[in-house]
Amino acid sequence: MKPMEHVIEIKELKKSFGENDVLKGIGLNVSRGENVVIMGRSGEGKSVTIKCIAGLLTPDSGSLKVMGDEVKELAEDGLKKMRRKLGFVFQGAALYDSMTVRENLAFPLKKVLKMKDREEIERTCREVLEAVGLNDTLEKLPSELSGGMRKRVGLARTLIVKPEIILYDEPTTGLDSITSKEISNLILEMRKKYKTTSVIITHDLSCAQITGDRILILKDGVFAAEGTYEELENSSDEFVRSFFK
Ligand SMILES: Nc1ncnc2c1ncn2[C@@H]1O[C@H](COP(=O)(O)OP(=O)(O)OP(=O)(O)O)[C@@H](O)[C@H]1O
Repeated sequence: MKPMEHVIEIKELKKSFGENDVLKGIGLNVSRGENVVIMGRSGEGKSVTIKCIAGLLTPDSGSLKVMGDEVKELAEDGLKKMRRKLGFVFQGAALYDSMTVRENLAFPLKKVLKMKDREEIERTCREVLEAVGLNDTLEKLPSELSGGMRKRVGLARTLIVKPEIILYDEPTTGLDSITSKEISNLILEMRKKYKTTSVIITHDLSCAQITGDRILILKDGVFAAEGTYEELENSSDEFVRSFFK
């Protein structure tokens, strides 16, 4: 494997909704194993960017390659294969409320990986729960868990199918600062353990600092700044610095 292989390559990507030009030609390369954080004011198009990467939105023009494949050229089958390599962690952990933690975790195993063996399913559920630091919650319903625990289960459910790329949309929103730091550290640990590449949208400075190898700031439809947390925090551009106060 080439050390600097780009698992995501975006060039001149544009996306509008009617008159609303949201992405005006963004470019981004993400290397295998890298954690890239996207920041920006509300409504700048951060979610639109990762939805394009995930193939949930179709860009109007430009190039978007995931694992070397130009997404717009993929037929239904290729798109399905690509989506299996991608995982999402959405804002509200998006668990099925009427299902226990075990059922929530078993669901993608059965549906996506077509796993049938009950013992293998049980073992895999237990392994991934242990990886996110949650033992003894298999029988619980999401409503019986704290917000931080639900986020962990949400992460476990994404990790269970072993995606190569994980897209996080505000993984720490709504958590107190200690729990938020725990989740950010967990994102780092999971990269080590599962060797994932991540794109993380966050407004949370500690999350950006802990998880981001590189941070990009989306402004007026393009990436206006890029660098490490420390570089951007000390930027000569006042707008860029204003994110880090
Ligand atoms: N499916 C859609 N149809 C029409 N407009 C959309 C759609 N999705 C997003 N938009 C518009 O695109 C713009 C960017 O939205 P997006 O959700 O990407 O912002 P964001 O940067 O993620 O904001 P936030 O930080 O508040 O989550 C907004 O003006 C939004 O109204």
